[in-house]
Amino acid sequence: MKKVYVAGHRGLVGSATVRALAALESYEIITRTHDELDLSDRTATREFFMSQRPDYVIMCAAKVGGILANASFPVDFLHNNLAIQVSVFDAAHASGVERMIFLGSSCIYPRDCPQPIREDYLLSGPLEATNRPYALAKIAGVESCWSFNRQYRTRYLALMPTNLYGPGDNYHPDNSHVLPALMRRFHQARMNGDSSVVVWGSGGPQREFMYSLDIGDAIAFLLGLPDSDFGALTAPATAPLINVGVGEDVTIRELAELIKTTLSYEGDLVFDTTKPDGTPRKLLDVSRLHTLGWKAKTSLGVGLQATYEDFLRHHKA
Ligand SMILES: NC(=O)C1=CN([C@@H]2O[C@H](COP(=O)(O)OP(=O)(O)OC[C@H]3O[C@@H](n4cnc5c(N)ncnc54)[C@H](OP(=O)(O)O)[C@@H]3O)[C@@H](O)[C@H]2O)C=CC1
Ligand SMILES: C[C@H]1O[C@H](OP(=O)(O)OP(=O)(O)OC[C@H]2O[C@@H](n3cnc4c(=O)[nH]c(N)nc43)[C@H](O)[C@@H]2O)[C@@H](O)[C@@H](O)C1=O
Repeated sequence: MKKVYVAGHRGLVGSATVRALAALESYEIITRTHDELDLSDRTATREFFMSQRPDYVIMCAAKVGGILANASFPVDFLHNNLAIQVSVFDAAHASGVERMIFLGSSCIYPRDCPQPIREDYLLSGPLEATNRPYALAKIAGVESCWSFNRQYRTRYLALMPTNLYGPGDNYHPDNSHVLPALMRRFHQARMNGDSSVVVWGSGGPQREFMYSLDIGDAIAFLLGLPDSDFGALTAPATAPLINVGVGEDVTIRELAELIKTTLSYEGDLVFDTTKPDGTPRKLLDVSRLHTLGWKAKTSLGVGLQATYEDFLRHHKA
């Protein structure tokens, strides 16, 4: 039985990954909370890896946030992520980890990429300003996977997921991503009987949303690939990069309308154009993943309903 360390197991992606792997009953899963192990502490991280000797690592621990958090705390998004990554890559290599899956993000691609975005568009143009520090840290993570694979023949794979949402998301009013932020705002407006809800930006940007349990499933699928397939994805000759998305997107206005309907809210939308729009569009080309045999299962409508039910269980008004 392979021993898998899921870093960041209490987060949106980490919790979905543990759920997907546990259901398979073929892995021994190990976890540590942030309090138990600060992954930016290089010595402590190395000691943990050397004592636990995981076979596989899923790297879901990161400093994560929405457009405003990224713009407000650029040092945290750059330095925390770089520090965590250096520790984990160093410790994984030192302890002989067989396979690692590193989580990047679709924001690593140039701001004005052709759509849908293929893996080989990486570094083909300038980045979006609101999340450049975070994107650069994540690009360094991709480069770390590739460099270790070239220099040490490791098998480190970098996943580039689209925007994610689901049970246990961060619902902070300012620092979260758009979907949980709007879910909370529409919920509060309905509870308070407010006549309108503020949506940041113009409503025009397009985003692709994937349900977190689907990304957990995709990670379990990729981790379970036979050696020959996982080895091909991480072969030193090419960047070990794979997009994970659903293949279709919506405008922020359409998303807001969908949340409004899901929550049975009857007021108006008001667009606050003093807030940034960010990247105009970032639809991922997921043909590589489809060719391997994996597709997302959950529609946005179904995922929104399930997420709202989870929100109601955990956030009593
Ligand atoms: N959410 C999204 O829309 C997307 C996410 N991703 C990527 O997926 C990955 C997971 O994101 P997501 O699950 O949403 O993020 P979350 O913020 O939900 O989870 C991140 C987890 O990492 C932990 N963590 C952060 N810093 C440290 C540290 N120094 N030491 C130990 N643990 C730490 C956090 O613990 P604590 O809270 O206690 O600090 C938290 O449990 C990230 O790499 C992110 O970039 C990619 C695309 C989209
Ligand atoms: C996952 C991804 O997440 C971030 O990028 P982003 O996709 O731009 O993320 P976002 O979810 O915060 O915003 C999406 C769109 O939605 C609009 N919007 C409307 N109303 C609210 C609102 O209330 N909150 C937020 N956050 N956005 C809102 C907002 O103005 C923007 O046009 C990255 O920094 C990067 O780190 C990253 O990888």
